[in-house]
Amino acid sequence: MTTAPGPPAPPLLSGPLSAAYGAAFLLGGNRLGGAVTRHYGPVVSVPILGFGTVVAVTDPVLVKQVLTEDPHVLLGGQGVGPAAAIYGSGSMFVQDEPDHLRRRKLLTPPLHGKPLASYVPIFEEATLAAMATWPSDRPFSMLAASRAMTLDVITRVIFGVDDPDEVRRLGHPFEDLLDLGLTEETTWRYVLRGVGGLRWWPRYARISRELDRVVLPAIAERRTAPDLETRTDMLSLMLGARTEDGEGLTDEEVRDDLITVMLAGHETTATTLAWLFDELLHNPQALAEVQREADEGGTDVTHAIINECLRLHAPVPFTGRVTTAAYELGGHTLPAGAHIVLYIDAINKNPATYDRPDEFVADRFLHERPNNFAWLPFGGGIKRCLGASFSMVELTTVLHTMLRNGTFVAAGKPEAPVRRSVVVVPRHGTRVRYRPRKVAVDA
Ligand code: HEM
Repeated sequence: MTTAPGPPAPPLLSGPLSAAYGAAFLLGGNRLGGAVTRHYGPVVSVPILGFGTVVAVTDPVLVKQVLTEDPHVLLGGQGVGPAAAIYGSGSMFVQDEPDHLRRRKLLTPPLHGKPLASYVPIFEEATLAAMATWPSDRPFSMLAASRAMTLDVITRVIFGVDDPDEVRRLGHPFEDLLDLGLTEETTWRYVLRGVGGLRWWPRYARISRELDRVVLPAIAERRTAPDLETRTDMLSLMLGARTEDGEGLTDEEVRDDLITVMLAGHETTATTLAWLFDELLHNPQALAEVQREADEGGTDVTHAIINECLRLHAPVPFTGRVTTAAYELGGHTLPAGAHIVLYIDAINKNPATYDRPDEFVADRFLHERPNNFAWLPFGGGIKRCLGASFSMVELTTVLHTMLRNGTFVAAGKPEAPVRRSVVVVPRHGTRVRYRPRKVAVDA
């Protein structure tokens, strides 16, 4: 067994080099990461300031090994540890076992099955309400429009409210927190956490207080609502959820899970919608086929196109796991405490897996389901995105509603990706022109 290959890291220079490699990644983003993994092979070790040994993995066989490993051997919560800076250390996302799984089980039902089906009218209403505010025949940013819309959707779904003022009041502090999470300040503060980067952070403390002021009374009020048992919003379902031992979630756990779902589900879906429009408005045939499904029914083509878009433009370019002891991977021995990075962007574009890996191929997934270890926009294993089905239903419904009620044309060239903190978005936000669509009414 050997240590994994990677850029030079002599012990005497490890401090400055780890800072330089971290800065290079922040500036060079996925393009640089992709080049490094192609150069050194499927397991690459790089020291990064604030993280220690980071080992990037791109080969599907090794991805499978990592994702199906015992969660006590490879820690998922610690692997996505940086998220704690914004999600808070009480979020299920950054917990390890057994706490993570207990919380995950309670959060699963509200995001699947009947509750998910009951959210579809909300997705439609929110889309139509948003469209009514868009300028006709003037370019605007689909990313900005989608963000406002997906915030509206997730706030309505979580709290079960539809009064616009109430939706705004409840959604506002979450939006502030997300905006903060998308700044580079958050990345730097996490890197500098060892010297107090996260301890004194007035802006975070202010937003957190505001969140508590809005969310904790909403939880307390809902607990005593006479119709709690029959309500289908996510908050009510979370309050009613019980483990096999009959245990429920505390108010603080509910608060933390609400933050997790709001933040995990809002920006990622908005970004995907913007990328979808970027691809569709530059691929007339694909657009015509999705339009046909929007008008006549069916989802096969739309789902295939969303899957391909998520492959090419995964909003979250990586996720991670942390080794608890020396760990063997791909013929190399990783030290305890190593951060294994599943390099989603490089895995999704691995030329050994995909023909024309950097091209949008609309029918790539039309007759073949994506492979769980070679298509990773939602991560995988015991931490696979809990909102994957939710976002597929939301994206399909929103896209079809938009195409049924509007015509869209590109107001710019195909977009280049740019990283905003942990999310990769279209550089100019996907500029589009929109016109309300006049649908022929039967005589
Ligand atoms: C296109 C949209 C989305 C993408 C690309 C995405 C991506 C991801 C990724 C990469 C992870 C980490 C998985 C891992 O480490 O293996 C994750 C976790 C998670 N996502 Fe999503 N997500 C999306 C939408 C949503 C939505 C809509 C929700 C909720 C409504 C949601 C809730 C969650 C939760 C709760 C987790 C934590 C799961 C756990 O730790 O067990 N996500 N997501």
